[in-house]
Amino acid sequence: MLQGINITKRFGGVTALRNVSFIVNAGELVGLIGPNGSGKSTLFSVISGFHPPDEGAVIFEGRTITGFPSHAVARLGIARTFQIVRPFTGMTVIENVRVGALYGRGERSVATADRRARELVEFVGLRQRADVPARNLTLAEKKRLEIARALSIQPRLLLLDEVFAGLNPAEVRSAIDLIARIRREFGVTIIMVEHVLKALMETCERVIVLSSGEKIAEGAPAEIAADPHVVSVYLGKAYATG
Ligand SMILES: Nc1ncnc2c1ncn2[C@@H]1O[C@H](COP(=O)(O)OP(=O)(O)OP(=O)(O)O)[C@@H](O)[C@H]1O
Repeated sequence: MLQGINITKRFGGVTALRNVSFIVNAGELVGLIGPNGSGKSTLFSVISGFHPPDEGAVIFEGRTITGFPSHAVARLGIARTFQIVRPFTGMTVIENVRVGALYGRGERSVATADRRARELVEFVGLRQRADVPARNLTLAEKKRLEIARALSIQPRLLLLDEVFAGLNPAEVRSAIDLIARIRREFGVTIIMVEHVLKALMETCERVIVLSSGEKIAEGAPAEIAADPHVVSVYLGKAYATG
């Protein structure tokens, strides 16, 4: 479904990604991990068209989308959430999701977009909060809103950036359940960046590890957890600090 070929991205003197190649198959849930600053968010930005790569290519469902602007990538069916959630804070929950439904691949009529937005708000568990301004939501609720907004464009590929960060254990558990329901009911392929490794390891089928902008490992969670290189650059420290 998605292929990255030799992707390099520089910001001034910083090489955020160096020659990164990967494949994601339809229906997979792939985790993307690595220390702070290893290039995970940058890779999401390159895939979703927020930053064109300096070198390399992104291929989505057989089409080269390298350098496409983010709205074009969204229309093709790739949605992303952001590590720092960014709803329209003055708009209510339902209004935020309706914008995505109108803007995305599908709905052209306001009535259909509204129906779709209400279904999604219900799906992510925010029905009671539908008419609350986004700025008044808790962090866990904002993350759910972010997911509903991403789903509102009817993506086939969903990029989730740290949806567990800052949540308490009960909220993480319920976010894991939500992701499982998203896969079941929407059949979307998911790539997720995560520092909450325990949750990631039990959710993903395959994990890609970045370190200093390079892909250093890739495999099943158990293989990754046992990889000495990964443990030395990341896992030892991450597990030690929880
Ligand atoms: N817009 C930007 N302008 C300049 N430098 C950037 C920009 N975005 C990222 N970088 C740099 O690129 C490198 C990779 O950053 P990135 O945010 O992709 O890492 P990350 O793995 O997502 O980190 P974290 O786990 O802390 O979110 C870092 O050195 C960062 O400072």
